[in-house]
Amino acid sequence: MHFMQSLQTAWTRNNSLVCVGLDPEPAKFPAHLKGRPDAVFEFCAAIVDATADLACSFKPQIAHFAALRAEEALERLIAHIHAKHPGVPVILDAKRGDIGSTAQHYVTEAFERFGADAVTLNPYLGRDSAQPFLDRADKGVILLCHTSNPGAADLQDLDVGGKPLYQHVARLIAQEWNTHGNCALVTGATYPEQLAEVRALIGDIPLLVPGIGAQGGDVQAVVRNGRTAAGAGLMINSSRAILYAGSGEDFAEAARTAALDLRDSINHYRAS
Ligand SMILES: O=c1ccn([C@@H]2O[C@H](COP(=O)(O)O)[C@@H](O)[C@H]2O)c(=O)[nH]1
Repeated sequence: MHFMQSLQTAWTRNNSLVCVGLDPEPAKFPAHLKGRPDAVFEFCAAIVDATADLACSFKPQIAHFAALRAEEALERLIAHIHAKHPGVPVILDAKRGDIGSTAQHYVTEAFERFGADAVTLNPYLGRDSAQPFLDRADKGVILLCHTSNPGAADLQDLDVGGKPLYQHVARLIAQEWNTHGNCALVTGATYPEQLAEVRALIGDIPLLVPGIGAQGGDVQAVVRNGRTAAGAGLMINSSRAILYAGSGEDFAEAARTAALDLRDSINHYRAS
């Protein structure tokens, strides 16, 4: 199924705008998993199985796996999600961006090697760097627009012809790059005013919103400023606050409770 169809289905079926982030950090794993040879896969698969019915998507961050030489575990994890929880799309958070010939290899990496349904991209190199991804109409292309980190304003808020750069990015992608309807944008939860500005510029294009939980973003402001008229259009990501909600043998149950609380909180504000 195409990414956008899977996302739409998962939003509805699971009544959820929660994107569960998969950022393994072995130092934070529960004691019974530490030192096990396949701990990264076992930890992440347990989180996935405990939260799949509460999520609209999963978002593994590739650096968390690559730094551990655990790319093979990531391949198996994504295959596990597709096999056990079909219909919940997987976003590979890789923030790729390079000249076209190299970008083609990143396409193969994300969609053939890892089997992801969508990938995050940095649009800074321009249209030709994104084109090999945009051409994959069946896959989601999620471009950084206004990120959640403290330094986001250094470049993204620069005045370019009377408008901040991130607004040019939003307009360009919505009006010119999204010819196959497979684009989404990243807008951080920690900048709710910019989130509202982006939503006003892009219509119903989905937004991936990191920055809830560990980074302190406000759920109510995100939902109020980012939802579409239909009350959806958001993939609100939480990684550490779900993954490490517990530290004992019941870590997956604790993660489920954290994901459930976030889903219910989001839905409370969706309805109001
Ligand atoms: O602007 C951005 C873009 C991506 N991220 C990624 O999202 C998660 C956030 O993790 P938390 O533990 O929920 O803070 C992480 O993988 C980042 O690399 C982001 O935070 N901001």
